Amino acid sequence: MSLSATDLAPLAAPAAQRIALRDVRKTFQLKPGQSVTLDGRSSDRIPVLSGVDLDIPQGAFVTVVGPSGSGKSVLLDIIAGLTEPSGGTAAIDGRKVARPHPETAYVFQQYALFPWRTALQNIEYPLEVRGVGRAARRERARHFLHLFGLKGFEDRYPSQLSGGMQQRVAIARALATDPQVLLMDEPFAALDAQTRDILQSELLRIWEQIRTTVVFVTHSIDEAIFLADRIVVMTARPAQVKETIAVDLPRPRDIDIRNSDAFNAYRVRVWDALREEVSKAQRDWALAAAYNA
Ligand SMILES: Nc1ncnc2c1ncn2[C@@H]1O[C@H](COP(=O)(O)OP(=O)(O)OP(=O)(O)O)[C@@H](O)[C@H]1O
Repeated sequence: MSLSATDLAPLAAPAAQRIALRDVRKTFQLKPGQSVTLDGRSSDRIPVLSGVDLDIPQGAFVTVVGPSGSGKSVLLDIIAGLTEPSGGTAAIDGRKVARPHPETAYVFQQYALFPWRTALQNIEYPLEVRGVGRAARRERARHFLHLFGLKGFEDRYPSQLSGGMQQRVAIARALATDPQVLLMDEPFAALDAQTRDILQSELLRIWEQIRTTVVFVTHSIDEAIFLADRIVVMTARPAQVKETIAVDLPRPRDIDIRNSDAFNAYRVRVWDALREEVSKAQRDWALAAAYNA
């Protein structure tokens, strides 16, 4: 599928944005009666982030990996303005994030589509909210639907689409608003391996043309390497950035790049950074059990 620059013309002039996190901390106060055991002591507070510093330049594709429960989703929520940090600041374009921003789009693991709207109407929705006229929003929605290979599925409802198709609609909906920042929280985790591979390639193909800033959380080391300009490795909870690894693989990337020696070297490097943190998080399972009880 070929695209011209005008096909992907932004709705507004792009700003020189970047994401800056400074000493971002987050501690949750548990509900009355709930407690966790931390370092052998009972506590009604759970520290999740303990001073995250991170700079993400405009147009970068950053993936975030870290042990389960290390606060990756909480970090995205803070960048999205959905959760307030307990300390430190998150800023986009030098402006502190205080609430959800219309220029930031979020794609979740579960597709979060409106079941009563068709695929096309789902993609149209955020444009409708922004006051884009009916004809213009329909055209733009159709364009993004086609971009994700869903021509002919315009009038299908989410329940009539496979998981992979639903996630294509969700990403198309996010990108149709021309977001300055796209946050993706394990968007392909619920998909089968083949669909996941295809969607990674589709996402890259489209991102390479629009170059919006992406922060993508994943549990898959291969996915993290394949997509990223740089990989942020988080420590076990309470999390900080352990290491940032620049991925110097050529673009555009083909799925076969995973068989290369260079790719394998990144696999080893990322796992080296993660291994100790995963072990620490596993020792923390007692906490999870106590917390979930
Ligand atoms: N609203 C909340 N109240 C209390 N604790 C919370 C809240 N939201 C998240 N947490 C806790 O914060 C910790 C980090 O959660 P988060 O979902 O960000 O981890 P994660 O790294 O995304 O995990 P996973 O990789 O398993 O998805 C977890 O222990 C979770 O239980």
